[in-house]
Amino acid sequence: MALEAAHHYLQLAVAHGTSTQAVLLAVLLLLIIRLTSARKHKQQLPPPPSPPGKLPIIGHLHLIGPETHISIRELDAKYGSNGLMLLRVGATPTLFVSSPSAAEAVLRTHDHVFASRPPSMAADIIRYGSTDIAFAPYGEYWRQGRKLLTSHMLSAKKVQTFRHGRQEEVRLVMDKIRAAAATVPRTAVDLSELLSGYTNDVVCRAVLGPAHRKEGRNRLFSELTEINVALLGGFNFEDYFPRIAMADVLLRLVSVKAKRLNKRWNDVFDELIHEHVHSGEKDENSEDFIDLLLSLKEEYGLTTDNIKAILVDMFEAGIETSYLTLEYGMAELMNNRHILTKLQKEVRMCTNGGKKLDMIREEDLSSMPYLKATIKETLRLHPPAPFLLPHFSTADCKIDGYLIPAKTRVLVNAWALGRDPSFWEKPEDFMPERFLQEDGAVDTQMKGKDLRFLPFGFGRRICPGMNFGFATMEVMLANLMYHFDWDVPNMKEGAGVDMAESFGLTLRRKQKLLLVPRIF
Ligand code: HEM
Repeated sequence: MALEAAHHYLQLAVAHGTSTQAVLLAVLLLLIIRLTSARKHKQQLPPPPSPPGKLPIIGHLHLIGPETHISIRELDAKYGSNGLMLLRVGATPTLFVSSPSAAEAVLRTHDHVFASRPPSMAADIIRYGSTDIAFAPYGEYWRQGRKLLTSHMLSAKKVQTFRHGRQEEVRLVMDKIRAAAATVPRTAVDLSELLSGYTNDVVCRAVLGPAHRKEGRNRLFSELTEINVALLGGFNFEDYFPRIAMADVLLRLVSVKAKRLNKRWNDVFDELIHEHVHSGEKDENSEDFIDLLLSLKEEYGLTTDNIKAILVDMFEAGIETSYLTLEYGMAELMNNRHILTKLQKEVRMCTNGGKKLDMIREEDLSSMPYLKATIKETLRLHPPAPFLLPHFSTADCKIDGYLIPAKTRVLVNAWALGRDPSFWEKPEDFMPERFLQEDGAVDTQMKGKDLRFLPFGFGRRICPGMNFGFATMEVMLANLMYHFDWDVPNMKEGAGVDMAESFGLTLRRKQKLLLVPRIF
């Protein structure tokens, strides 16, 4: 009522040419009423529920166990409401999202409010002021960078142009496994090392071209990426206790580590950019990511530092995710031999008039829906980023009658969504069939439209590297199935591969995957 009266008075004042002071008074009145009513509205809405037992300084931190994805699922079952739960982790309010309807609210209905990333000092140093894509705050810079990725670097067409390189990398791994399989007595291969080396080399080749092995560059990038993940994936004190950290020596420690790491990335990027600037013209199909970024630099208004930041993303987002999925996939297949056999049968149907092929190529994969379903089932049970990347709200937002204030960190528990018994039949079982339609084709709806299956996230921040990731994983898994039979070394009756996990920014297996290959 008061608001309407103030509006009315303002209209009258303007219509009747009332004095400037009177108009100003009316505007002031309007502002005061608006502010008080906004505050009242805010006060009326409660925050999402939280568990009891919040302590001074650390908040709810003591309630979160080392396997964060599991403890959050348990806390949500007890204290959450429709998959929404607010924890205070140190000084930082963190909204945990654990149901498809809550994920829908955050990633679809109010996506524009939650599409930013929380500020992070380590990311700022390693990613040139967070001018990459993955950690860039929501805004025009991110929008342009994202367009560059989806239209040029990671488009389906560009990913296709890398297929010969991928094929070459698969062949090298197959040769190593074949050599190990030929030894007497048969010995185990370290599949973890082979698969992480493979995904590393596929990304290195895409970033810097076929000279990616020169002077051990591929190994250097593997080492640098590993340190990046450790620095950003661990518990970063300054993200949760900014005030304490500011005044503390800890901040300096993280900063020194991050700066040292940034210098190493910077030196190698300088060298590579110099080489690319001075190399001759290339045709569209043989351009690597550095060529592409240099050619689009002006169109997209990028600095050399922005280019380096985007390249860091390619290594960090592209290598570990595909490697972990391949490794978990193989481990699940070893523990579910009937699925391994079914998959081998599908892949081994591919012959040249009954004669075995020397390799499965990407063109052959279209006839392998079970292979694709196996990878999806692996991603359901073992999403490499169990909480996606952190989202961050840029305005107050109302969900389910709760108020989520601006500057809230938001973590979506994709791991829990993929195992929720209300939405999945026998959720703990490894059953690729659930991703097949009745006609046997793979269910494409599951790629992200369905908010119980979110290994790539959803909405504005959905992973732009999906095509690249699937292309990397499918051709490798097909060849592992085509050429070899597999055994677990020294396996006792009824035992299988150990699936224990360790939690960080990504979810890894604790043990290396050692398997004994037999040539088929
Ligand atoms: C199995 C493979 C992969 C999985 C499971 C995966 C998963 C994810 C997830 C969960 C996110 C965060 C989504 C969110 O914040 O809501 C993400 C973001 C991202 N991914 Fe992937 N990813 C994969 C492969 C790749 C590859 C191969 C690349 C590039 C070569 C890539 C590049 C990126 C980038 C740049 C972002 C940031 C997007 C943004 O913030 O706008 N990813 N990915």
